[in-house]
Amino acid sequence: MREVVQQIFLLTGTAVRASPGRAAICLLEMVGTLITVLSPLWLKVLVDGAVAHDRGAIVLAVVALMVSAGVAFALTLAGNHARIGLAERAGFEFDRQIAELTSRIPSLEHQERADYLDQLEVIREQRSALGNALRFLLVLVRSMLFSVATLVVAATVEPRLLIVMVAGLPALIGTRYRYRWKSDAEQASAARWRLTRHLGELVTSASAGMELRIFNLRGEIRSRLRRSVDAAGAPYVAADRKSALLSFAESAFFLLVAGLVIGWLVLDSTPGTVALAIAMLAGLQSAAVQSAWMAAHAADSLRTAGRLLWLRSYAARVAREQYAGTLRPPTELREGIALEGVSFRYHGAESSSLRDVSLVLPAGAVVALVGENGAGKSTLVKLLTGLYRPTGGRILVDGVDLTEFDVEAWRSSGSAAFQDYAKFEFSVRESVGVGLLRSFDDASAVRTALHRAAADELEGSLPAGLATQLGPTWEGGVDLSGGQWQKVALARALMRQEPLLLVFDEPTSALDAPTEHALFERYAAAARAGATRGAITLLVTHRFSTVRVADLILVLSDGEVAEYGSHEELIAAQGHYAALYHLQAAGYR
Ligand SMILES: Nc1ncnc2c1ncn2[C@@H]1O[C@H](COP(=O)(O)OP(=O)(O)OP(=O)(O)O)[C@@H](O)[C@H]1O
Repeated sequence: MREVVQQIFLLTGTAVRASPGRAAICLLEMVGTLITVLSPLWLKVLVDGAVAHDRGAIVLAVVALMVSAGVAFALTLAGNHARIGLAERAGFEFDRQIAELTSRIPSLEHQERADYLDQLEVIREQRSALGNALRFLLVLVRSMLFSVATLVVAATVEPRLLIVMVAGLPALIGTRYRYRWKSDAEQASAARWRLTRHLGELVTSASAGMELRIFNLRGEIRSRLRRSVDAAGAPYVAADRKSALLSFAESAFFLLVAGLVIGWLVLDSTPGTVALAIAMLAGLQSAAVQSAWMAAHAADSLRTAGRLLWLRSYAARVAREQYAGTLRPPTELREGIALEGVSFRYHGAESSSLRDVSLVLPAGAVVALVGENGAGKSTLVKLLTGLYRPTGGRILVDGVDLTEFDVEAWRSSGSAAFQDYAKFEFSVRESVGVGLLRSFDDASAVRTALHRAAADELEGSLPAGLATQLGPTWEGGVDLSGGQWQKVALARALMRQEPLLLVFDEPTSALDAPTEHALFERYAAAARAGATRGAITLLVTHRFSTVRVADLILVLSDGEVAEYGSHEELIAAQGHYAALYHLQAAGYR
């Protein structure tokens, strides 16, 4: 119950904040249209007046009926307009909240964990229910108030009409079942909708388009898409079918009881009372249908609000439990970064991706991180950049636990470039400039970063230089080659001139080996020149020609440290590294 109250507060509070004026008009409409509750009473006065030839009663009843219909009509018109505007504004506000909450969470877990992704998928799918929530709730309350008021009016005239209340009970009880069926269907469909969206992106995206054509996969993906849509819709169809059957049974019961009550009234009541009973029952019936509809929609909104509240509390929990640090990171490193028994296991994974890793990345060092695919290199990078917290052990920066630092400040003090870089489809200047927001618009800083990424020629090769829009789907936009996109991402990372921890997680895989080697040699030289601040450079690469530029080489194997030392030491040790090095060297000969 507490949760439902919180959900209602979230929905109504957000809608009222999004557009207070429109929310007030909607409320006025709801209260105003309640005057139509009295219509059956005026009808009774009219019929009894006509039977008794009472002209005064007839005029009074006709005027009252016209006034209440006119007021209700005017309010409904104003309300319709306000509701559409309110739904739009509240919808934007919820979209903003969802985007902000998702992007504010410092960890990556919610974007990689299947069950969290399913929750986010349902929120995304159902978010239109959030914008319309106030409308659903208001109409639901109005229909219920209308039903209660109708019964009160009727009871004052003819107590036997209260028996009709009994007829509404099954519908009330059925609402619980309908809610549960729909909620289960949403949960069961979430992963299937995600798959559908993924397949939809495959058939529409240009990058997948090449392989779909080369491998003649378009028919296969289309038929998977059809199956996936059917599978995703199936739980909803089943839930709707059960709900429809239940509604049919409820309506049949209502009509049966209502028919019996009217039959009883016909035996011993005035024509006016019978007219009142029929009008009231018709009103009740339509209020019941409307209530059922609105209850279903309001339930959708409440469930989605519940998921949004879950996202809020998840974000707060992550911030509280994993990212509560407030310390400013040091401006220079004296000792370096020490890993003490660091382990990490992804949620739901059968084994750990890192196991008991203990070593020191000394201040001022250039460290290369090598290992086979799946050895745990990127996972280690995620831990060092604070994207995940170790599930065991700790990471110390000059003796201070990494979790003690304010995570945003820690990330601002470093920089990173990844193999799976983001393609910011902005102008070239912005796409690079976002690496350092305060120099976002500084063309000369962007040119320096491009120079450091060995991409000086890029500006001259583009139609509008740094102002060129990236992304061929935008007006005047151009696409870049894989290597050029990587250089833009690299330049972005190099906007920060003196990062304390500079991570290159295979950001140059699209470049040829000599270019990568030359680049890293340059960074290593720059890092050594600036080593007075103790900055650490971490290079993740599969190319052993690049590895040689590092002071220290860390070899990971199946999540564990296999070897750690200088190139000369590891060659002399004749171990894993030496074997891989000689193998690649032989390949280049
Ligand atoms: N988000 C994730 N959820 C579950 N398991 C993951 C996730 N990311 C990586 N793993 C698993 O963790 C292990 C280490 O992966 P990681 O990406 O760190 O390897 P890597 O050394 O960087 O590999 P590569 O050289 O191919 O980039 C792998 O077994 C991988 O399947």
